[in-house]
Amino acid sequence: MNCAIEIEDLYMYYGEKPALKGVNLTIPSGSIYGILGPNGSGKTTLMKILVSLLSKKSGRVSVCGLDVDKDQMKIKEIAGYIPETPVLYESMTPLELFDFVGSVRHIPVDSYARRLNALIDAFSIKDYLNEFIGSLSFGNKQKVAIISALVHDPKVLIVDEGMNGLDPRSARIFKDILMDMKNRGKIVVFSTHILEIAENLCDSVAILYEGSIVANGTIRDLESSAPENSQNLEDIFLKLTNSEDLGDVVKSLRGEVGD
Ligand SMILES: Nc1ncnc2c1ncn2[C@@H]1O[C@H](COP(=O)(O)OP(=O)(O)OP(=O)(O)O)[C@@H](O)[C@H]1O
Repeated sequence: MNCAIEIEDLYMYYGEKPALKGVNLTIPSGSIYGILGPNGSGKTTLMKILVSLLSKKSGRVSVCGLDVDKDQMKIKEIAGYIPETPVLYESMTPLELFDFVGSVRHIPVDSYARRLNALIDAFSIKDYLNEFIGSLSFGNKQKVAIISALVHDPKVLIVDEGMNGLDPRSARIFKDILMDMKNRGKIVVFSTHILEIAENLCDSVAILYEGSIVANGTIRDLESSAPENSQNLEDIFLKLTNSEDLGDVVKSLRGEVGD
C-alpha cells in the first residue's frame, strides 16, 4: 500500500462559499507536514476531508491509497484525528471512551491494553479515568482526545491545533510521540498558528491563504525562495498572507486609550 497523501485539484464549498480552491499537495510517509494559514483559510476543512469527516466538491484525495469518498471506513481504521476543540461524549468516562474506541477499531486486546496503559502513564491521566469527561479541564479533555486518536497506532495522524491546552510536560511528550511516528514511516499532518512549533517540528509546510496554497516545501526551500526582506517563517507567512502591513497597531491603540 502506497502510504502517502495525495491531493489533486481539491475544491470544497460551504453552500455557495468556496473554502478550498484547487488545492494540490503530496505528503510523503515518514514526515510531519505543517498546514499553516490565517484564521478561516481552510485548514480545518482540509483536515476533515483527509479523514472523511467532510465531503469535497471535486478533485481527488487519497490517503495511503484509499479514496476519501469511497473508502471512508478503511480510512477511519488507519487514521487518527485530533480536532481543534475536543469533541467527546461528556457523560462517558475516559476509560469507557477508550474501550469504545478499542472495540470499534478492532484492536487486538493485548496490544490495545499495552498501548493504552503506556499512553495513560505518558499523559498522567490515571486519576481521571473514572470521572465524567464533561467534568475534566480543557487540557485533560485534550489528552483524552489525543489518546483516543493514538491508541490504535494509526498510520496517519491528523492534528488540528493539537497542542491547545497541553501543559509543557504533555506538549513535550506529544512532540516526542509525533517524532517517533515519523521515524516509523508514518504521516503526521499538523496545523498550528504557532510558527515556532512548525519550524521546530515540521519537515515541510504548506501555507494556505483564502482556500489556496500560496507556498509549500521545506522551511529551507521557503526561506531560499522567500520574498525580499523575509528573515524567518513568520516574515514569509505575513508577506504571503497579505498580513505584513500591520501598521502601528500599538500606537493607534494607545491613541484610542488616551482619547
Ligand atoms: N460549517 C461551516 N459552515 C459554513 N462555513 C464554514 C463552516 N466551517 C467553515 N466555514 C468557512 O470556511 C472557511 C474555512 O474555514 P476553516 O475552519 O477550514 O478555516 P481554518 O483555517 O481552520 O480557520 P481557524 O484558523 O480559524 O481554525 C471560513 O471562511 C469559514 O467561515
